[in-house]
Amino acid sequence: MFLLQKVPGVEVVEVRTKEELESVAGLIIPGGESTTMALVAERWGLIPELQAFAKAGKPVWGTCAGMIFLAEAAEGQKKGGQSLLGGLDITVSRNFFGAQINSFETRLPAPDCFKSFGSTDDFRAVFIRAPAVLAVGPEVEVMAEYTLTPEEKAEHGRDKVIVAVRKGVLMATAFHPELTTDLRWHQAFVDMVRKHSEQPDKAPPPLFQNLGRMPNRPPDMPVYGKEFMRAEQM
Ligand SMILES: NC(=O)CC[C@H](N)C(=O)O
Repeated sequence: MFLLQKVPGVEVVEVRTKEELESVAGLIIPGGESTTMALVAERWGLIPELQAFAKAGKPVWGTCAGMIFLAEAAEGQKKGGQSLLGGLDITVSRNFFGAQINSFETRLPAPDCFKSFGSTDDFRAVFIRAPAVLAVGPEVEVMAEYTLTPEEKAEHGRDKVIVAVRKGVLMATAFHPELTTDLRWHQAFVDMVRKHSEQPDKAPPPLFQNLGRMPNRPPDMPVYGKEFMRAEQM
């Protein structure tokens, strides 16, 4: 969000009410804690409004807890379950990578659509008590996958999990692109907003037109120290 705020032509609004939701052409549901987010959205009567938002063809990007919120099904929910917005035909495991202490970062291959942004370099993926996608429905585009370490393979009995997906107006990432200065994920979302906008005057322009190409990007801040990096994957 803070990166988007700096982009000319992109107006960033914090959405807490129905009126604020109606005023935007696209919505980012950030990370945090999906159970709490669901409770707050329920208390404010926003669940049906949020569901209607995506149904109306307005793009939504969920990161981490936001990804869980958009999923049709979630494993590892708290007792009593939690409301999900749903809409995205995926099954997620809520804390697939473990507790907060198991947070980590790594580099992952860029999805094909990044080619048009001038760089297919790997991207830096920061996972904070992150979920993973265990299964996707037909027509869900897999944008990024993570190869498990030998220990994780032994624990989960699988080689890979999906960590970024897109279908129609919905995109979800298990990691946090807002913590790096790699704007390609933001670009992918802004492109979706432009493509699907019913309010063309509010659709933001392409980022790279305003910010220059990837080589000019500002340096990244460290998020996790070496002890948190998946050494075999860096
Ligand atoms: N960084 C995050 O958003 C963590 C999400 C957390 N796993 C949850 O259940 O909500």
